[in-house]
Amino acid sequence: MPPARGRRRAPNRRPGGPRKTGRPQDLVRRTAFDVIRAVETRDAYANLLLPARLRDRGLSGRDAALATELTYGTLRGRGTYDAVLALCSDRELRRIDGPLLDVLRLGAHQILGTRIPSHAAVGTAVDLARSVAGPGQAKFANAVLRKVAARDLDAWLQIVAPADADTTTRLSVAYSHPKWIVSSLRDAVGADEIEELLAADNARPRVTLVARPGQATVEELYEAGAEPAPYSPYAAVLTEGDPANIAAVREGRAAVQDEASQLVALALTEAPLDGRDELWADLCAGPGGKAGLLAAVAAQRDARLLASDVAPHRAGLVRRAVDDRTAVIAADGTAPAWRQGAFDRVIVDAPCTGLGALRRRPEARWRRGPEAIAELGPLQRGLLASALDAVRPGGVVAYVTCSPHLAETRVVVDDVLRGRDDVERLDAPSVLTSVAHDLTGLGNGPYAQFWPHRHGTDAMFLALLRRT
Ligand SMILES: C[S@@+](CC[C@H](N)C(=O)[O-])C[C@H]1O[C@@H](n2cnc3c(N)ncnc32)[C@H](O)[C@@H]1O
Repeated sequence: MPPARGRRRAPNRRPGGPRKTGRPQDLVRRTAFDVIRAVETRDAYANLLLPARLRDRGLSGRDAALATELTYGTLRGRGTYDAVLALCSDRELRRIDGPLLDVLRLGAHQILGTRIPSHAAVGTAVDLARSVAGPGQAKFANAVLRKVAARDLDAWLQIVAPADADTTTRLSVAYSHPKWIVSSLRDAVGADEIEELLAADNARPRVTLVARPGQATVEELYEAGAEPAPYSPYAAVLTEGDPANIAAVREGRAAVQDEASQLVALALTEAPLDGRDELWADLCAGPGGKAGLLAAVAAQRDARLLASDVAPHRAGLVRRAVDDRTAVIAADGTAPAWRQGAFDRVIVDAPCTGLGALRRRPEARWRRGPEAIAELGPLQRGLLASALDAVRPGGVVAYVTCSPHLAETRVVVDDVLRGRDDVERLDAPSVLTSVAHDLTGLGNGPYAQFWPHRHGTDAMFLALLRRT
C-alpha cells in the first residue's frame, strides 16, 4: 500500500463552505461530509437531505453516486471505523472535535470500505480536515489516517473484533451495530442467522417501486427500465437510474416502496372478512406509502379510505399520495375522531425504532438507545387498542411495525390482547402468501416477520387481528 503523502494547500481554499468552482471530487467529499455533520448535529435524515444537497450542488451521475456511497458507507460503518480510529489516534475519540472526527470517519471509510487508493483517500481527507478544522488538525488527521491505511479491513477486524471476543461485542464492532441492537436482533432472529441479518443491514438496498393498481402497471415500469420483483404483484425493481425519471412515479401513479410494505398493506385488504367491506382506515398514514396503495385498492373495490396522522405536515404528504375519494385528516389515533366500530379494515403502522429499515436509514442505529423501546411501548399499545375499538365486530386490524424488535411486535400485540376477549389472531403468513408470489420464511404464525437477509426487504412485522 503506497504511503500517503502530505498535500500542498490547494489554491483559493476557503475554510468555510464548499467552493463553487472546486474540483468535483472536493465537492463530492464536502457534500458527503456536510450531510454526515447534519445527521450528527441536527438529527437530519440522510435519505432526505442528500438528494437535496446533490441537486443544490449540481452533482449528478458518477459524482452523485460517489457522494451517496461515501455518505451512507460512513454512517453505516461508523462503529467499525471508530474502533479502528481509536487504536490509531493518540487522543480519545470523545476528545476530538465533532467535525474532525467526522472527517476521520469519512477518511476511514474511503480507505477501508472503498476501492479508492489509500494515498488518494488520505490526501483528500486531510484536505477536508484542513478546510473544516485548520492546518494543525490536518496534520493530526494525516497521522491517524496513515496508520489506518497500514492495514486492510480484514486485518483490522482481526484486531478490533477478534474471534475470541465476547460474541455481542465482536458482532457489534465487525458489523457496526450498537450492542443493544445486536442483542435485540439476535433475540428476534435467533443466533444462527444473526450474522447474515447484520450483514444484510449493511448492504445497499435495491430500489423497489409500486405500480398503484388502477393507475399504473408493472409492465409500464418494466418499459421504463425496471425489472420484475420477487413477491408483490405490484412491485418492480429499479437497478439503476433515478425513480423520478419515470413518468408514472413523477405523476404519482407509482412510487418507491419496499416490497414488504406493499405486502402488509395488501394483506389487510385480503384478510378474510364477513359482511360489509366499505370503509377502511389508516391510523398512522404519514407520509402515505401504505395509504397510497390502500387507496388505489379501495378505489377498485368501491371502498373508501380514511387516512390519518397526528402530524399535520405528514398528513399533508399523505394528501399527495392518495386520490380525492380518500379523506385525509390530522388526528391522534389514540383519541379517535371517529366513532367506535366505524371501520371494516384498519391498519396501524405504528411509530417504532425503525430497526427493520437500517439498510435505508443507516444513521438510525446511532440515533436512539434502548430507552426508545420503553418510550414507544405505551403509544404502540394505545394505537393498537384504539384500532381494535375502531373496527366493527367481524372487521380486521393489521398491526405493522418496521422493526422486528420483540418488544415492539409480538409483545405489544400479546399485551393488548391479554386484556380483551373480543379479538382472534388470523394467520398472517397464510394471508401474505395468498397475496404474494413464492413467499416463504415468514415464521410459523400467527404473526409474520419479513427479514432483509431472507427476503431482501425491510424487516416488517405483521399481525392480523379480527374482532369477534
Ligand atoms: C411508521 S410511520 C407510518 C408510515 C406510513 N404508514 C407509510 O407507509 O408511509 C408512523 C407514523 O405514525 C405517526 N404517529 C405517531 N404518533 C401518532 C398518533 N398518536 N396518532 C396517529 N399517528 C401517529 C407518525 O407521525 C408517523 O407518520
